Amino acid sequence: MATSIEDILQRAAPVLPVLVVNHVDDAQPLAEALIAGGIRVVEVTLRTPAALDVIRVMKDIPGLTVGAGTVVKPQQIHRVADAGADFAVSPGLASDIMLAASEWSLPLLPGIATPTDAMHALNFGLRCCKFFPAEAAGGVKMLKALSGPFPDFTFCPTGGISLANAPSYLALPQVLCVGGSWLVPADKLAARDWAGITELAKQASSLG
Ligand SMILES: O=C(O)C(=O)C[C@H](O)[C@H](O)COP(=O)(O)O
Repeated sequence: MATSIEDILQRAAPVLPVLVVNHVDDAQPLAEALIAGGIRVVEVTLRTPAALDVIRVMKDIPGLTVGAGTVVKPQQIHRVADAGADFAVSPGLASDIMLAASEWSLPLLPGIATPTDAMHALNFGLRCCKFFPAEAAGGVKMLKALSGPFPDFTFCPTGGISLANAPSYLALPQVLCVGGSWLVPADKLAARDWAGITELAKQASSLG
């Protein structure tokens, strides 16, 4: 799916769930539980051996846009593109990953946390980034400060975001959506508590 990362984040709004899935058998029911709660875009982190298979299952679910998260090496770009990911998310900003994503025409959401990072992103023509780790890197105050020198940047703040603090980020015009793992807690996923996950997704979706 060749579309811009801005379009993908706008589709995700208000919340992009960050998923850590250990069992490929959970991919379909988890996606369905999230869709029932109003979620349209997910980020499957490459933190588990099952992640690429989870992406392969989820990308065939109608109405769901699937990203690959925790991309930390350039070689992972072709693996996630091969698995059918619609976009890739990286916790930081690395030239080799940005080049690989551009070679594979894969929309990329790189993480930035400082003005220097924003300048590197600009050099690559990128103006839409993850703000990571949002809370630890200065939260809403830092995002507002970054928007002074970089007024046309847009963000998906991620890292320490919860139902409680999400509204303060979503109120900023430069925030397209927020990301977070709180919608799919490890204990609810382990218990295959699909109804509980739908409930958390509904609460998150209603932030928009
Ligand atoms: O794995 C990645 O690609 C990351 O960059 C980090 C994740 O987005 C955050 O770890 C999610 O943060 P929490 O919502 O606080 O759990």
